[in-house]
Amino acid sequence: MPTSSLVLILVVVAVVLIAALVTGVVLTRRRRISLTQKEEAPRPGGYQASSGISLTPAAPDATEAEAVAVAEVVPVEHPVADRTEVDGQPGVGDDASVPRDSVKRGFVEVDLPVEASEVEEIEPTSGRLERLRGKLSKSRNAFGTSLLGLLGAGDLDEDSWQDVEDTLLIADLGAATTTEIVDTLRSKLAGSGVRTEAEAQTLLRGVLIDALGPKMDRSLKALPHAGKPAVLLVVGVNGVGKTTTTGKLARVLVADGRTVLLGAADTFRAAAADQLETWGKRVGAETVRGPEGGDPASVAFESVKRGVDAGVDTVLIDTAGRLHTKVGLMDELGKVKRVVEKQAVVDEVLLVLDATTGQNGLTQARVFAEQVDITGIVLTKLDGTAKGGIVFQVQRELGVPVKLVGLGEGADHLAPFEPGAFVDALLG
Ligand SMILES: Nc1nc2c(ncn2[C@@H]2O[C@H](COP(=O)(O)OP(=O)(O)OP(=O)(O)O)[C@@H](O)[C@H]2O)c(=O)[nH]1
Repeated sequence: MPTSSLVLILVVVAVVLIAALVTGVVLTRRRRISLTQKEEAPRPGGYQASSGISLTPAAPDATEAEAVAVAEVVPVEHPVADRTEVDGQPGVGDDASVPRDSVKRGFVEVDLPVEASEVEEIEPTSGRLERLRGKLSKSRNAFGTSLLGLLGAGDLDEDSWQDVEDTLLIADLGAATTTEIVDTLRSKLAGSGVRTEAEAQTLLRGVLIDALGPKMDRSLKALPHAGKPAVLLVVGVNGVGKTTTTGKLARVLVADGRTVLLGAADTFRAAAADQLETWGKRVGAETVRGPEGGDPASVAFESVKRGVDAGVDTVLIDTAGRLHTKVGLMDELGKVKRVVEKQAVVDEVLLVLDATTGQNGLTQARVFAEQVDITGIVLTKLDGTAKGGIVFQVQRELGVPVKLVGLGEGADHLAPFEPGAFVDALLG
């Protein structure tokens, strides 16, 4: 082989070797792990999941907080004697047994989750009166059907007008409302040419709705304000349906996304507190109760205090069923209200009346109205009576709107009172 060829081969081999050496050095540098400290983002109070859900721990009490804080700052000592290595350097398996840089985790007591209560599904509140209109069938038969029959017959003689009047009185509309409605009907029918039942229905519908004060404010003042819960007192005599109404009302509020606390201020009947507590459990609401025979005002006070502390939206207080003849008990209702007012505004005093008791219910209403400012009426058991006309009379007597009606024993058989829907149910 000529010398020039040998030199050329040696040069090529040298170039290849140099190239391989340079590439090796570069790759080794690139693969080296960078051990610079990663800048930690400031940590918020709790763990931030990437989805943006903030999972914060419940605030521990003072002792637990101190224990956790101490556990986190005291470095763990690992005496040389305990170490698997002898020269202060890491040994095989050392990290696996006692991580050198870890902090010792203390024992922290945590609350066990509260036993899951079976919170029920609640029927939507809108359109309830329409859905429950069948429950007013007794009143419809006695009131709507016969009235429409009379008016649709055409020109009415005096006897027919007397029948219209009797029908209204039997349905419990009361003398004053009956006279007013008959007078209005007579003047509107005169010369109006009403000949059919459908025409009579349209006319009657308008007159009845007008008599129900459609412009009255029937909203329930049950939302929190000024950082405090709304407070509602539920009052009425024994057995009218106060506890049931309070329970049904809690469901209405919970269905609307509100948090509710129930106060069992009916300390005269032990079963009333149990009954209320059961209603509460069904919607996941707490019930504050006192000893049997205890001071109702004190339970009411505690309920509102607890409601304020717990930050609930609404406190519903079920008061004792008291007889209006027992003056002492009526005084106590005033005391309940005054005591509650030391902590929060009483937003509503709802008087519960049993629609089946007729004139007696009205007498009760007058006595209650004298004692406390009633802001709304709940007329219960309208499903069990043909005397739905009591709604007209009660409102007229007290000048207070009927805000809710009870239409059955079912948990969701409480409907907002709407004059139009109510009249349609009576006439439809
Ligand atoms: N049919 C029907 N029954 C109702 C209605 N509201 C309540 N009731 C029933 O009336 C009865 C008495 O109801 P309660 O809620 O215990 O009455 P209360 O006023 O709290 O009675 P006290 O605690 O004794 O003062 C119960 O059987 C209820 O189921 C309603 O709208 N319709």
